[in-house]
Amino acid sequence: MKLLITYSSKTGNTKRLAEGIYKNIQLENVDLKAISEVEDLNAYDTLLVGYWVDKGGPNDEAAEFMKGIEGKRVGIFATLGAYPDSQHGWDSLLRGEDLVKEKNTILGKYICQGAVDERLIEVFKKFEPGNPHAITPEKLKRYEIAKQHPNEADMLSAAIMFRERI
Ligand SMILES: Cc1cc2nc3c(=O)[nH]c(=O)nc-3n(C[C@H](O)[C@H](O)[C@H](O)COP(=O)(O)O)c2cc1C
Repeated sequence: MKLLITYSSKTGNTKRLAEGIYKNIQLENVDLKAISEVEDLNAYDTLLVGYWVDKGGPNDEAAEFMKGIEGKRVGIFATLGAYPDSQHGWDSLLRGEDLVKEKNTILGKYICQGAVDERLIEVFKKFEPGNPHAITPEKLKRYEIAKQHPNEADMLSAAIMFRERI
């Protein structure tokens, strides 16, 4: 077994989750690389692929990469601003799984929150009340909670789940 943990990350959350999985998975023959650094998948039979949720699914770089994976054992991990146990969280993971499930064996999937870019929150604050993107007290609370993730517990949970299935 040779494992590649690879990820796409805009503001660092998914990168930190990937690094945490790498640190905690306690397996041999594991490489960690950003998707942009991956040149050849032939050396690997197992992949853990991470993305950040953009518009309810994998970000573009990760989606392109995932569409090209064939004949591997694949685990999926992701970070998002919404709550991971929401319908949106679940749908965001399923949209990632859909990109790889036909041509690969799915090992499992994991999603947790990640701090939302402050610049995006500032944009949301400019929307008028009633606009679907407008800020509400509930959303501000969710962004505050998101700031605490991914944390050590998230990283450990993901690593243990994948380790058991690899
Ligand atoms: C342009 C943009 C679009 C986003 N879209 C969503 C979304 O559709 N759903 C969601 O839950 N979070 C969304 N988020 C929040 C990110 O998925 C979240 O903060 C994630 O942890 C960022 O990961 P990164 O630091 O690895 O880039 C969005 C963030 C940005 C900047």
